[in-house]
Amino acid sequence: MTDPVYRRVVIKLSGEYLAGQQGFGIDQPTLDRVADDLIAARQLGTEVAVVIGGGNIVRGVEVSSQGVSRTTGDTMGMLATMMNCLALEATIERKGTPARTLSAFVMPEISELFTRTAAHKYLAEGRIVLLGGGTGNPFFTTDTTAVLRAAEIGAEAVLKATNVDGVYSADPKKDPTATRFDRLTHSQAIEGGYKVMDATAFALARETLLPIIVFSIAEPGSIGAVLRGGGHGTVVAG
Ligand SMILES: Nc1ncnc2c1ncn2[C@@H]1O[C@H](COP(=O)(O)OP(=O)(O)OP(=O)(O)O)[C@@H](O)[C@H]1O
Ligand SMILES: O=c1ccn([C@@H]2O[C@H](COP(=O)(O)O)[C@@H](O)[C@H]2O)c(=O)[nH]1
Repeated sequence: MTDPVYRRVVIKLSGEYLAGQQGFGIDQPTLDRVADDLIAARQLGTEVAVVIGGGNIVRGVEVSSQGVSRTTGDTMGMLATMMNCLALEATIERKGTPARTLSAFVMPEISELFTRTAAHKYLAEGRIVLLGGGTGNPFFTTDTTAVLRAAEIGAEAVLKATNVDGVYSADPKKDPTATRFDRLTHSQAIEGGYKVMDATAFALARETLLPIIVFSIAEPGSIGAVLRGGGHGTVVAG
């Protein structure tokens, strides 16, 4: 089997995907399948940290349009990512692989606070480390969180495991004529305004020289394929 090309990565896992066919919340069979992929990826030898989105439960912008403030909505969204982390942690551990959730918020009864030291310690122990609570600040996204945490913990790449198999010239779910890019620079991704990730995430990745690989999580084994330097997706890099 080919060795992995990365020593340490942050995987941005789509929250939305975890809802499965039910469209909301956590579909346990979907979570089980994703957990299997993450465990197989860890077994390749790469240190794996995971940031999960919250789109299967709450997005701040959406709830704030219905009557709560944006900051409250965003806080709800960040707490939603914690719920996803706890569900994934329990699922990974049930399968016999150690995991650990670290939170951006102080919530000692539930999770240890994220620090670089704690993340390094648990990664070195071979655990899959789940990073919950976003950045801990409103007005950001978990895409930006993934890039931020990757820079903080010295990861070599951000793997965006999502509902689409790369960055397209337009949203492929809305425009059937959209074409997929194999490769883009960070600047091209920002200037193109491609909504698969927010511009803040691309800008921070450009500044911190972090490659981002956008690919579909729907394909079993896709994480491992990307870790071995292959797979089907878009590479956003220098
Ligand atoms: N130019 C584009 N190329 C690819 N996907 C795009 C583009 N523009 C918009 N999208 C949409 O972006 C979505 C993926 O990003 P989004 O942040 O919505 O999901 P996610 O990160 O997977 O979910 P979550 O926020 O729950 O983690 C795709 O489902 C796709 O429809
Ligand atoms: O740093 C952050 C990260 C996230 N949020 C809020 O959480 C939701 C869910 O995250 P997604 O990236 O959209 O999946 C997001 O919509 C924000 O409301 C945040 O405020 N700060």
